[in-house]
Amino acid sequence: MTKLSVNVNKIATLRNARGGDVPNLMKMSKDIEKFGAQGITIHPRPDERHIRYQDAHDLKRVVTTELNIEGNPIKKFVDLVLEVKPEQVTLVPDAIDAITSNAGWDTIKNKDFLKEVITEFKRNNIRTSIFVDPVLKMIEGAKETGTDRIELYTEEFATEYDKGNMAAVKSYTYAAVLASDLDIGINAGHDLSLKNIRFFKEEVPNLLEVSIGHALITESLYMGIETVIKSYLEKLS
Ligand SMILES: CC(=O)[C@@H](O)[C@H](O)COP(=O)(O)O
Ligand SMILES: NCC(=O)COP(=O)(O)O
Repeated sequence: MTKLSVNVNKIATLRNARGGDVPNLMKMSKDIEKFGAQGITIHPRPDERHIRYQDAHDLKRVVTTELNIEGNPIKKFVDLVLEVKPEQVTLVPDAIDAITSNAGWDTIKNKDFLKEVITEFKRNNIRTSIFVDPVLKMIEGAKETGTDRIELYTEEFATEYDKGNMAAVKSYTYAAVLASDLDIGINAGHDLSLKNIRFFKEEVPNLLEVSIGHALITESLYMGIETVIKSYLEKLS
């Protein structure tokens, strides 16, 4: 079985737009778990434009499945994760001003750095995952860092799938086979959606977890908007 961890960044984006507490991130995260999701993912960025560092502390108190915190392991982030102690940390090499994550780690160039950070998280009983492109030498490099898992960066797959290029999944299949041979657990995420998730799951062996946010929240708007408009019309009639 592949677990679904819902990324709630976009719920925080909506909340922050008005400066108040609507929608309430804690309530929505608890409801998301109640509806069956097996994890909650957050990606606090240094400017706190969506998830705030305080949200990580608050979520740790309410999440009963697994909390996965993603981010670039700058000191502020490492300190936060060590304080909160989520079940999983996912290291992502994103630039401070990145709109969203846009690359996987070069696990060869960053081997010593990753090894050091991963050792510290594992010493604190936090499972580690590192964001990587589906490139075999990067998977081999990941093994050298001692990480428990990798998260395959799926944006390219999603873009190509939309164009009808199904073969784009092949590099992910090969990466997953190699990771399994090396005894590394496999997660995946970025731009996965209701359109592409079944195919990806069928083609990529031993997929332990997917984290999905942007598409899932957008799909929720579409799949829920009819009910909400009808409720308004009923109250206004
Ligand atoms: C690590 C990753 O793949 C990202 O998708 C990220 O978690 C999303 O971050 P934003 O919500 O800031 O785009
Ligand atoms: N790790 C990927 C993630 O949490 C969500 O990415 P996206 O679905 O918002 O693209």
